[in-house]
Amino acid sequence: MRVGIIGATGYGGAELLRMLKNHPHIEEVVLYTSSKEGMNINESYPHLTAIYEQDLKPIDPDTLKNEVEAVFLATPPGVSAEWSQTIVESGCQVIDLSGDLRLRSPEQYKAWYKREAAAKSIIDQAVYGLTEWRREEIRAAKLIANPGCYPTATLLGLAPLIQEGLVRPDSIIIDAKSGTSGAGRTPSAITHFSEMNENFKIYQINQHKHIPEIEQQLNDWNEEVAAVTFQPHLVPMVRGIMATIYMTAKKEIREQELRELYQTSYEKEPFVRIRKQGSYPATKEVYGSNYCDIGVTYDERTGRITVVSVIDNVVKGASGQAIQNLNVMNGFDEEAGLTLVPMYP
Ligand SMILES: NC(=O)C1=CN([C@@H]2O[C@H](COP(=O)(O)OP(=O)(O)OC[C@H]3O[C@@H](n4cnc5c(N)ncnc54)[C@H](OP(=O)(O)O)[C@@H]3O)[C@@H](O)[C@H]2O)C=CC1
Ligand SMILES: CC(=O)N[C@@H](CCC(=O)OP(=O)(O)O)C(=O)O
Repeated sequence: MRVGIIGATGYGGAELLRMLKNHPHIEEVVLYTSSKEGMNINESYPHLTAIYEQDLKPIDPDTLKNEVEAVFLATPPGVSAEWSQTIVESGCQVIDLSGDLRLRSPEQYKAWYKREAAAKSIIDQAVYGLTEWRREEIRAAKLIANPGCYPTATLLGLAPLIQEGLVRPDSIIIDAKSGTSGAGRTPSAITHFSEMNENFKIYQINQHKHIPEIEQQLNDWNEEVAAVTFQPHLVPMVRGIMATIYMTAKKEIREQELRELYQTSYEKEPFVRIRKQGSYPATKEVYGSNYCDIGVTYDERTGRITVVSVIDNVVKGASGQAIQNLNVMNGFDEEAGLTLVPMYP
């Protein structure tokens, strides 16, 4: 299969290139750019020297449709709203890593993203690509709205409890921490070294655009769930997300039962690992891999459940999940290109 990447010079693009190199069904990767036409990818990423030697091409849907069968859009908000309709109509599969097509309501998109939404016709075609829970829809899809990094960690961590209705729906608090690569490659005053090193910041309190994305999926699973509290933090590390999720159980539950629920829910999933009693995951334990590791516990004193869910934001939170979705859409082995052992230490 030949695939294209729009936004190859960004972090999501670089991760796609790393994983597609070892993908057994990918013959060619074509790279597209909005600003660096003719530049060799090595000029942007010297670590790819001799691995990828391609020059970046301009984005032109008329030539693109003859060059590739699927396209990853690893681009900022607004880009897929502009391009995905035309590319899908030309017969290519599209996997959009941005948030443009994740929210079903254009009004919600406008309210949270502070910009115009994509056309409703294209939003309606997009399947939310949370692979473990939407596999059947993804199999038939031509257009995927790949989940955000925080929602991926949060939703995988909450799915069994919410689907079974075991927690008080108004009690969910998601305390999320991310490394700085989540903010992309362009430096900013918030993420540059002097600001972030030896620092720990909360940001976009009660305003983060992943709040409606999380609520939308939780509500699909259980309509009792309406609003959640979600607060993101920046940690002085490059990769990794930890979502620590607190909620009140509807009734007393044994910790053993909780763990069995998670183990049963994810027993067939190659990329979700449930920790044994007393073990809680750390971000380094999934570093560079497509795993989501989850730990769960119940505090009899407070009646609250705590879930700890970790991913690598650029892999399971973006490019890894995007390739997992490509695999499902094309009937490939779901693990193709993704059998990456976490890098440790
Ligand atoms: N980083 C992460 O952990 C995650 C990122 N995402 C999402 O994935 C997308 C990509 O993220 P990331 O790779 O980190 O971002 P980066 O900022 O690192 O890269 C984005 C790339 O998009 C391209 N681009 C910029 N403007 C345009 C435009 N107008 N038209 C077409 N291409 C454009 C640029 O390449 P060029 O100039 O060559 O065109 C740039 O290299 C974003 O929507 C992000 O929110 C989702 C989950 C996690
Ligand atoms: C650390 C950091 O800045 N993270 C990004 C989330 C990355 C992501 O998933 O963004 P999209 O929803 O646009 O795809 C943020 O908080 O905006």
